[in-house]
Amino acid sequence: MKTLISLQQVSVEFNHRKILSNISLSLIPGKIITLLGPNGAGKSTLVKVILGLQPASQGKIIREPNITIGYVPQRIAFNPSLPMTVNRFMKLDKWCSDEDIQSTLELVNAKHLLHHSMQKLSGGEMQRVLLAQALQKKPQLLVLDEPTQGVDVNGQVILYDLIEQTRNKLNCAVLMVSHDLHLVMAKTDEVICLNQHICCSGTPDRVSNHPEFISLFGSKDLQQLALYHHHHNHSHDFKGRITLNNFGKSHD
Ligand SMILES: Nc1ncnc2c1ncn2[C@@H]1O[C@H](COP(=O)(O)OP(=O)(O)OP(=O)(O)O)[C@@H](O)[C@H]1O
Repeated sequence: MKTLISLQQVSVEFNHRKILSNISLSLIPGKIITLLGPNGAGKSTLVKVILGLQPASQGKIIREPNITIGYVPQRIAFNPSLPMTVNRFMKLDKWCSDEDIQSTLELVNAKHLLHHSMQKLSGGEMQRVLLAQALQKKPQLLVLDEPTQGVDVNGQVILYDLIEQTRNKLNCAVLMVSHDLHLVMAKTDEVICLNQHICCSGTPDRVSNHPEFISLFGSKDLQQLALYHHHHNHSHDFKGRITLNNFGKSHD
């Protein structure tokens, strides 16, 4: 199967501080990958590298030429003094016919929001419209950075269902950053646990049986996952270098 984007041993440094180290991954049509990791783990930086917005300090990035990428940001701020309807927002990126817009909004159950003001949408409605906008250009790769921020649990289930349906319909590759582990596990093909480097990765089954993963999530209330602390057999010093504790082997 063709790989849309592949990262080979990619590292990123800011001011001589390593933020990402030795990251290798492949984005493949039809496959959903979820990035998990604590605050500051480098998830957004990795997304920027994949989107081509952040150059790597080391390593290799191979992209299929001219791939179409749809991006759903965590949130988007609208100037309250410049009212904008969903219809106008959908036309910002690329001209589309009214029929196209309506059918894309229908895909995410948001057709009824067409003439609503962007500023007045609820969290869940906003995320569905952002998803619709990203889908407008029929992306080969859909990247979502915490797509369920500010969305209640029912809305989260609906959004993850929509993302899965979109993958099934477009056969696009999907990369999401998420903290909603319990919901995401059922909807993802591969989980990558990131903390500057890849701590563990694989199918949800494999990762959920991984000792590091169990020590991370097993004893915690799943509702508290957004606040989780990452426990490892190693630590990171202030420059992001890995230091071993008693039992650890380096994953660098
Ligand atoms: N342009 C930059 N210059 C310097 N440091 C940066 C820059 N961008 C990010 N960082 C640092 O890199 C580290 C990783 O940031 P990043 O936003 O990628 O983490 P994250 O996993 O997405 O975090 P969160 O879950 O809190 O959103 C942080 O310590 C951040 O301060």
